[in-house]
Amino acid sequence: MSTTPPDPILDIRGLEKTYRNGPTALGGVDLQIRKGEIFALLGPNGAGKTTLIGSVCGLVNPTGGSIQAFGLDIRKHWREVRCRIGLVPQELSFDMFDKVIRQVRYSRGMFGCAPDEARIEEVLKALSLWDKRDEPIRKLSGGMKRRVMIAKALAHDPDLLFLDEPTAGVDVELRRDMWKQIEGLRERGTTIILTTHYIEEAEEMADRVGVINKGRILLTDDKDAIMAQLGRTEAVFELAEPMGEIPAALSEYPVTLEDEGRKLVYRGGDGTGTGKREVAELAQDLTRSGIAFTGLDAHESSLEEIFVGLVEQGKEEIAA
Ligand SMILES: Nc1ncnc2c1ncn2[C@@H]1O[C@H](COP(=O)(O)OP(=O)(O)OP(=O)(O)O)[C@@H](O)[C@H]1O
Repeated sequence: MSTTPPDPILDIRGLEKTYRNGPTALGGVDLQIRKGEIFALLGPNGAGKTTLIGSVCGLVNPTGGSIQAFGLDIRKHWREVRCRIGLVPQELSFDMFDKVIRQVRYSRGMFGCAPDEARIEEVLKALSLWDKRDEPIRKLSGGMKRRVMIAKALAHDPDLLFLDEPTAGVDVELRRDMWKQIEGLRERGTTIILTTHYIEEAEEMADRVGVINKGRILLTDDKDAIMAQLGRTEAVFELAEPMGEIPAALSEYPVTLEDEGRKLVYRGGDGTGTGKREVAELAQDLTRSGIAFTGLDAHESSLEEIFVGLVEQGKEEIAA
């Protein structure tokens, strides 16, 4: 399952990175990102997400493969490419004693861009930091500090923005607020690649999702397509009396008997609500057929289950 966007803004082919005296962090990654999308890269600890981002942002030196951004080879055209890319790293990194506005201005200069007070004002206002512009960073709350990190990454108006774990360790309210900020960036045309451990984040925000594990991309696809293909409904009916076999009246349903006939399990649907409807019909048919049940537990498989399933499947393939 993979979708290759036409004319990608970022085109990564066969990317490899083996750290000196270290592991193979990337084992041949192919990834294409389309202009204007939010792409979520999901993977467990040590999967290679930060190494992948670092390779595009010039912080990691790949040992193989190629990267083109905006149609340019990043090694040959580093200066041109660099000023069009922004990165919000995982770790907070700035001079805590400096004022917000000075750090954001400084960051713009780091990318070789001429001073532009109007742009700095725009960024600070968009991130609700304008009132805090003269505060020393150390006085800000954790959430505000993270916003300053985003402001720094946006000061030079990048076309492609990387957010490495943008909401790691922040509370739910702040996470939702960050999602809004990120959505606002997309509306202004910025292409966004974010890494996350939070499946909910990918589910909420991303247009496409990629799953990476052990330096290999296991899957990339439209989020909705993944949900439609794999987002199944599972419903377990606890039967009042164990059943020997599935009655003919129910033969049309994707059901099986488990736990020595004590449970009737439905697994079906396509993530678009059909599963829930069918479970409701099944419940009615059970009642009509005089089959009593004492409990019903139904849920739709989330991206989280799909993700865990893929990682587990990958482990088995590697072991085989
Ligand atoms: N500078 C380095 N030197 C040696 N090994 C490294 C270095 N940086 C990362 N690694 C290793 O490379 C692998 C991939 O790490 P990476 O940080 O890219 O993963 P990640 O998916 O970002 O993980 P996390 O979600 O924990 O940040 C890991 O095994 C890690 O220990």
